[in-house]
Amino acid sequence: MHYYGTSSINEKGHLTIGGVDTIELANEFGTPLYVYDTQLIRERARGFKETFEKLGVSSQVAYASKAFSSIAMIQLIAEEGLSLDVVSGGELYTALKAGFDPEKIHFHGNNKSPEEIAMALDANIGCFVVDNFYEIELLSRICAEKDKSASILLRVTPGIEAHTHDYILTGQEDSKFGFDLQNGQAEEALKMVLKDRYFNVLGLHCHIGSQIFETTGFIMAAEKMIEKMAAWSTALDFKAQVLNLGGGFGIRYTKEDEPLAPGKYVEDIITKVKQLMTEHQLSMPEIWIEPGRSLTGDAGTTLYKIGSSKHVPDVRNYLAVDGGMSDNIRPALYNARYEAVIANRPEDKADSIVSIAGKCCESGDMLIWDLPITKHEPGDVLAVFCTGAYGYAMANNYNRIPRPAVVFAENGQAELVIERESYEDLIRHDLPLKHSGVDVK
Ligand SMILES: Cc1ncc(COP(=O)(O)O)c(C=O)c1O
Ligand SMILES: N[C@@H](CCCC[NH3+])C(=O)O
Repeated sequence: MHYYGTSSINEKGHLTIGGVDTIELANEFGTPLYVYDTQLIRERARGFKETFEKLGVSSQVAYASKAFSSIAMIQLIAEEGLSLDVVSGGELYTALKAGFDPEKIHFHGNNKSPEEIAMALDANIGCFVVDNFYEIELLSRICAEKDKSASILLRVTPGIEAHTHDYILTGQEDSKFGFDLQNGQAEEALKMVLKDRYFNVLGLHCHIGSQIFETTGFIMAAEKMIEKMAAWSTALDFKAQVLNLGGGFGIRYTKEDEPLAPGKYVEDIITKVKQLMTEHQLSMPEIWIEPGRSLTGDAGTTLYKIGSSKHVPDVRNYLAVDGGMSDNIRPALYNARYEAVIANRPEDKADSIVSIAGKCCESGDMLIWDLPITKHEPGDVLAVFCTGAYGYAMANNYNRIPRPAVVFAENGQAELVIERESYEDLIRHDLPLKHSGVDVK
C-alpha cells in the first residue's frame, strides 16, 4: 500500500495521519470524516516556493482555494506565505473572514457578478483575472463608480489540449474560459484594457486544465503566450510584468498514476520559460502559479464506517459505507479512481475484491469499483486516500445528508476545523408555507 505524507501504522496496527490514530479520530468525530495531513500541505507549499527561489525567479504561488477552502485552511495558507486564488464571492468572503491579506488575493471566474466585483474592489484585492469582454466593461464601470483602479491579468485560451478528463480541460479553443489567443480576441481585449484609465494591466494568465502529468502542455501554452508577448511588446508597447501559468499539476490517486514531483513541474516549465524569454529578448516577468490539487489532494483522507453488503452471485460484492457522492462526487462526475484500506488493519493481506457503494439513492453512487480488501465487518473504518482536493469542496446535501466534519492532524494533535452539519442545519433556510392547514413542528 502507498502511504502519503505522514501516514503510518501505529503499535495497534491502525492507520495514523499526522501522528493521530484514525480509529480514535473516527470514534471522536464520527464518520464520514475528512482528515488533513497539514504537515504535508506545508511541505508542498514550501516546496513550490523553494523551487522558484532556487531558480532565481520572482513568483507568487497562489493556492486555488476551490480545491478546499475553510477558515482554518486559509489561515494555514497565510501562515505559509502563499497568495490565494478565489473564484466566487463565497471564496472571497471566506478568505477575508480568515484575515487573509487582500493584496495577495486573485479573483477568477467567467461570470463575476456586479456584487462580487464591488465586494472585491471594496476589499482592495490584489488582482482581477479578467475573463471576457463583458467583464472588461463591467469592471471598468464599477471602478469608475467607485473611482478605484484595479490591477488585472487577462485570461487567455492558448488552444492547447492537455491530456486529462474532458470536463477538467480548460485551455482548448472551444472553452467557456478566457480570450482566444489565436483568433485575435486576446489582442482586441488587450487593446481595450490598455486604453482604460482604471486598469493597471499586469500581464497574462492561462490555465490549461487539471490533473496533468506532463509538462508538454504547459510549455506549449507558455510558448504561445510568450510569442504574443513579444509581438505586443513591439506593436502595443505592452511589457507584461506577470505571466500566470495557472494550476493543474497532477497527483497520484492510484498506482496507475505517475505524476512528476510538484517542484519538478515548476522547474521544467520555468527553465523553458526563461529560455523563451531570452530568445524573444524579453525581460523575465514575475511567474505566478495556482496549484490546488497538488497542495491539498494527497493530504486528505476520508474515513467512513462500513455498513451493509450485498453479494451478486458470480458478478460482484457490494460493500456500502456511510457516505458517498454527497461527500465525494468525483467518482460519479469523472470516473475518478481511489485507493483505500481498512484503517483498523491496513497491513493485512487483501483476500477479496469488493466495490464500495455510497449510501445515496443513486446507482451511480459508487466510490471505488473492484477494491482488493482484507477481512472486514460492519463498523470497521474504511480510509479512502487522496480526497483532499475537490472532495469536501464539492460536497453537497443530496438526499439531505449532512456534510461531514473536517479535522486537521499534525504532530500527534487533531483539531476540528469544520463541524459536521446537523439535521437542524439542513432545514435552517427552509420556510414553511404561510397559509397551510399543516402545522410544522
Ligand atoms: C483558473 C484555475 N486555476 C487553478 C486551478 C487549480 O487547478 P489544480 O487544482 O488542478 O491545480 C483551477 C482548477 O482547475 C483553475 O480553474
Ligand atoms: N473539480 C475538478 C477539477 C476542476 C478544477 C477547476 N477548474 C476535480 O475534481 O478534479
